[in-house]
Amino acid sequence: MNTLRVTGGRVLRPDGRVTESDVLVDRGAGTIVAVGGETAGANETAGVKASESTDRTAEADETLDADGGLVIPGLVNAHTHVAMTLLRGYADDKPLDPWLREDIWPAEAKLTPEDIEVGAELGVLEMIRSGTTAFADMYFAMDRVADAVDRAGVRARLGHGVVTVGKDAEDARADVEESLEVARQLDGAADGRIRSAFMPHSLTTVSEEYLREGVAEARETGVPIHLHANETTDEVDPIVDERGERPIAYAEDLDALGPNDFFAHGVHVDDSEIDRLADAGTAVVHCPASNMKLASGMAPVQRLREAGVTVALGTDGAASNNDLDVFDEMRDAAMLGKLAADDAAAVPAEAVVEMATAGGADALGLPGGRIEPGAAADLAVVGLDAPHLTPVHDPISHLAYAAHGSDVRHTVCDGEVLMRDREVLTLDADAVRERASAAAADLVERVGDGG
Ligand SMILES: CSC[C@H]1O[C@@H](n2cnc3c(O)ncnc32)[C@H](O)[C@@H]1O
Ligand SMILES: [Zn+2]
Repeated sequence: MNTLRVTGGRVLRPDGRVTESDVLVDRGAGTIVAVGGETAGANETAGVKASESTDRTAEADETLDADGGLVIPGLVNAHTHVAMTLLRGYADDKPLDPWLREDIWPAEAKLTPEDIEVGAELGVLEMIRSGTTAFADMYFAMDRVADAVDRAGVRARLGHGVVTVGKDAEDARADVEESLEVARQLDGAADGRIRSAFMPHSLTTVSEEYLREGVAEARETGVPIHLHANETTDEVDPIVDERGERPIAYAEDLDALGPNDFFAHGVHVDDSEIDRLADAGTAVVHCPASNMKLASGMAPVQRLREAGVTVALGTDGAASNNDLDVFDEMRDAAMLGKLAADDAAAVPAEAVVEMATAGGADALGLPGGRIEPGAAADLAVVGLDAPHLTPVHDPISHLAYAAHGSDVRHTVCDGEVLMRDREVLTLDADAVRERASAAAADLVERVGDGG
């Protein structure tokens, strides 16, 4: 077996315990074979003895020093538009609708597939540097996003975002078909690290006939559905006015509310909708920074979790956040969750850490999210020796309230070291930054020219 040993750290276990353990990884299989003395049954027959995993001096093909650090599951960014890094800081301080219509959509109309690939590389670079190993992405030119994911070594669930409003029937149908075709083409790419989904933008930007057709085909194809739902009252009210039912009931009526589906935002959901989501097993991706910046509202995260809904965390795009650091999302989710519930005990540190790890992996239906024998070897090592993390009364508190993405020392996905001692090994960080700056400058010029 070709092994990687993460040595000398404390490990965040799925039950919330923190133990002083080494983590032994099978690099070929991309899985964790042992955590301290604990091995998966199958791994013992594959030749991993308990002594091999507990002996901190035992040889491994590669080692990662986690001394003084905390080994955590790789973080999951469960909703983003990764290439929007090119539009970071391009348009701020507006609510969703005018922001999209006046600024973002006109700029996106000028994006080339090359721009999207460069923007995706920049976003993935930022995510690896902040300990994120998996993400969900809704955008255009998804083959280019997939190329960036493949090269960088992370995992992703990818889909082409469909918008049909304002399009004639031919263009609208072509957009739906493209989303389904992209889902079929990309599922299983990058040695299985890429999975796909059918991704209508929202229940208001895709009209009913196309939603019905697309969802039915997605069900036949067996890919999940991901869309923006209940983000603003401007989006909820027209559905209620026109249909006499709330958006989540409409989604159910469309057969778009299934156990593998995951909806972004879920800000303006009432109790009946929370119950529907819980009964259906549909996950909600909470995007607190985007919701605050666009003044969309406060999602009822505590109530969603109490009802049994799987809640994950997402940054949304870098133009409404304005970074892709899931540590920020953990802190924002905890803070905003307390405000929304008017209760300082609501959405505690353990909850947001769970949402950013196991909750994210479960919502996306991707491996990872837990450090345990048999699980995917997706992990990050967070240094705990910085002044802002001293003293360490409770490492989980630090993850939620004090740590930043820049505290991540190493990042591993699928058993491959993607970042060692803050050097990203799979991407050339300087070249990516240069290409992205140039592409963003050209884009802004094209938008200004109208050309
Ligand atoms: C059709 S591809 C995805 C589409 O979504 C836009 N977008 C970015 N952030 C948000 C948001 O918070 N709500 C709704 N839509 C958003 C993005 O710019 C793309 O056009
Ligand atoms: Zn979004």
